[in-house]
Amino acid sequence: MGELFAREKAEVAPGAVLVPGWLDVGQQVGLLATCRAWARPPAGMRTVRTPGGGTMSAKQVGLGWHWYPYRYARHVVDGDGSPVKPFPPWLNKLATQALEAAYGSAAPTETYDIGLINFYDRSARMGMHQDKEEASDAPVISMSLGDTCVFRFGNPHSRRRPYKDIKLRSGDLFVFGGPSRMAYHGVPKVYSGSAPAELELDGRVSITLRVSGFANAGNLDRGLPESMSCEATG
Ligand SMILES: O=C(O)CCC(=O)C(=O)O
Ligand SMILES: [Fe+2]
Repeated sequence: MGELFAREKAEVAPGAVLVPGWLDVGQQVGLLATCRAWARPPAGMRTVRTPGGGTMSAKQVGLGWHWYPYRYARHVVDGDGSPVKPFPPWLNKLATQALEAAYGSAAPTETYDIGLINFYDRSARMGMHQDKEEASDAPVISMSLGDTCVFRFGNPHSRRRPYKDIKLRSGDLFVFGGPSRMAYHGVPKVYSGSAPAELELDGRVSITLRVSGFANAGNLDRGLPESMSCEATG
């Protein structure tokens, strides 16, 4: 759909860059089909339970490492117990392209190895939080598919103001690194029915890519008691 005023690339905060319309509709349709395959069991999309007894309204599936409140594992330890689906090498290439699009020539130094896919129905939200279970300060890369949302991007110190509310639409890329890597962020609203028709999606899907920095990951499955194996904290 044409825009009266083209949305432009913008630095929302130092190190946090929005690249509107980074993925064309064909790429969005392709990525969404892949997300649908990732969502299938085993190690499929699940409802995340928080230690306080609540549930997250956005449903999740992980790639490479399984995130659950508030650490990573190699298996879906809070679900069907299956090994997490692999993080495909082509996603690391996409991460490299995303960093180039956001930051220009800055060459990525680390290999991306975590994918987190969130599905939001019309009433789902995500509260303000930091992505802090990783052991790397490499930028977090996020891509949006489907319905437009309000993405609240704050500061590294508290979940309160100052923050900026930006709209993320299908195909948008948002990267936060450097001084913004630990900024609080959340999704207070999804605009139901706003997805491009080609996606045939009622809701919003986000794909976030991260670097684990778990350099000793190879050791985790060795020499640890069974109850502790396959787990890592950032
Ligand atoms: O859905 C989004 O855009 C944000 C997801 C997010 O913050 C997360 O998975 O940690
Ligand atoms: Fe996050």
